[in-house]
Amino acid sequence: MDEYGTTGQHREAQALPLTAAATDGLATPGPAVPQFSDLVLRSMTDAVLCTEVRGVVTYVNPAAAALLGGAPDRLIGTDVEALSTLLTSALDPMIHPIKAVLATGEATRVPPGTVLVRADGSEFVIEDCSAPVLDAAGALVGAVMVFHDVTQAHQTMLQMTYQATHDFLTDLPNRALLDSRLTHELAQAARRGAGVAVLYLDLDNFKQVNDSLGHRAGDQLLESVAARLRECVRRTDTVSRFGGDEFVVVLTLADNAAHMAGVTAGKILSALAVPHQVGGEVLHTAASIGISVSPEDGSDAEALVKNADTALYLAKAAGKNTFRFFEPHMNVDAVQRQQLQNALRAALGSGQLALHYQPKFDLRSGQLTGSEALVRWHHPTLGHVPPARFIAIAEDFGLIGALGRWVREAACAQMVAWQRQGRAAAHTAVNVSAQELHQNSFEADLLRTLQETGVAPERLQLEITEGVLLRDTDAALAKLSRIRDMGVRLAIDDFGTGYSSLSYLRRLPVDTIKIDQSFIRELGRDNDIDGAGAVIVRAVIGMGQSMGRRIVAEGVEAQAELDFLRRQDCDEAQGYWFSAALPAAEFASRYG
Ligand SMILES: Nc1nc2c(ncn2[C@@H]2O[C@@H]3COP(=O)(O)O[C@H]4[C@@H](O)[C@H](n5cnc6c(=O)[nH]c(N)nc65)O[C@@H]4COP(=O)(O)O[C@H]3[C@H]2O)c(=O)[nH]1
Repeated sequence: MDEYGTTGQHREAQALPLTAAATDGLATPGPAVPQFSDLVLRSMTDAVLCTEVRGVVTYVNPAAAALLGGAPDRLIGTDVEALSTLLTSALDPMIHPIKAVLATGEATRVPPGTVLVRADGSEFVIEDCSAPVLDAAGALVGAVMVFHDVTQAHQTMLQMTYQATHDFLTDLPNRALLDSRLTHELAQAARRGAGVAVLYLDLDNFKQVNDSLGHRAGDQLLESVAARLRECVRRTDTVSRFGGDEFVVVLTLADNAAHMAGVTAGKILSALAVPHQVGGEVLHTAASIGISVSPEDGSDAEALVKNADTALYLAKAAGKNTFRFFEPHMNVDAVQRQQLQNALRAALGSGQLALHYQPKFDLRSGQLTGSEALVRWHHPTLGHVPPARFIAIAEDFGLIGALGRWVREAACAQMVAWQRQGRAAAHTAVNVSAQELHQNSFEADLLRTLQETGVAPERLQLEITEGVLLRDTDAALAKLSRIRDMGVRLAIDDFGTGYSSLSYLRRLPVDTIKIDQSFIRELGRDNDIDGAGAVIVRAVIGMGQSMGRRIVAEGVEAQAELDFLRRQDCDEAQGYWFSAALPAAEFASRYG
């Protein structure tokens, strides 16, 4: 026997016809050819191992000896199973391929990821094909195994698979892996009669963190959220990140699935409410969660995720920092919202939008002081869509920036047109939504509109709802001060609904306070001067004027309301009593 175990016994085995392992000279007996085969076998990087019919090793080439970790003479004559164990990719023991070939007489290949554990315990991932060896009469006399080490390639493949299925920032499974795990969980749960819950979570103030503190802080907040989510669920549940500030959690629940999903959602909201340490700062965050539960809300991954997303929208609409379960009627709403969003996107560039102007009057002189521009959308098939509906859609779907810009440009262009027609240079007020004001580009956009249209800044007024100002106070105040410094006038809209304190009001760089129309409504037609509405209206007028602000009452509908406001020395008013908002041409012909 030489160093590689090429004994006479082996030469005998080589001389046997091989049906599947090779087609070279090994199959052909003759003195010159085995020598050539031997040369080939010795120089091959593939490992080759032959056994006789019971599985005792009769030949190993140098590559096989190296891979199995032993001198060939120690390997020859040993049962093949004593040299190594083979495990599946899940690391379960599997039948040795040589033994499988000898049992069935059929050639075989091991599945990808098969691990070969050699006698000293070291492991390799191998690719292998094994085939029977037959004698001239076709009888099974042994088996041959050709295999090689693919550990490196396998690890690269595993790494690539990991990267393709995990979020790089939080290391959580991504959408693709969540889909596949959810599909798997649903199949398992259906067999056991268990439920699967999908929790779709979205942070309520993430954009503000990103905008005000930068992306690095945003990333750290997401990492902190991911860690808290992991702590709230069992190891068998899946927490995934869908991108941005959206996370999806899959819970497998034995019984009372909906109840348990609600309990977990509550736990998550409490965990996320604990302040996060981000860089040197303490950040507060809250989340909204939509929940769907199988089988009631869907039996496949796509339906459950979609329905949880729909419920999430409802949770956000309910005031955020809360959770909502999916209900079938929600779908109709979601579809309508989606359609409206598409239609609004198209409307922005197609002339379906218009501004109507509601006049405002000085209550002492009766003179027109200006107008409030209110956006109108007439859709060819949907008809008139109320602004309260489509502005919320624009905010939710990221269209509010474009819509607000359009409104300001149209209002400024109209002021220029009226001025050219020789009309009085009254001011025009436009509404600014919370989200617009928080956008980084807001100030630059505003300045550009003023410069491009040539409108004097003092003629434009921005109406900002009180609630918007209360949130994110310092940043909002600084931004408003800069806008005020440009010369643009500012008004607090819907005043009285946001619980502003007096000292806060004093800090606000606004010229005008608009009393919310709900208080005007409460004045009552009977002019109850001691009613709640009257008390508030009197207080706002007195307080506002003492701070040098101009007070405008909105939503005046009745003579009695107007009389009361005049008696309280309110500065200005607008409302249906004077006129509803009118198309530009009509406004000009009435008040020009
Ligand atoms: N009951 C009653 N209502 C009166 C009376 N006088 C005026 N109104 C209505 O009250 C709303 C006043 O506007 P808002 O408080 O800023 O409330 C506005 C504002 O928050 C928003 N909005 C309208 N246009 C725009 C816009 O261009 N941009 C933004 N961001 N929001 C807008 O939509 C809301 C609703 O707008 P509209 O439907 O046009 O409704 C307008 C107006 O038509 C009255 O005497 N009685």
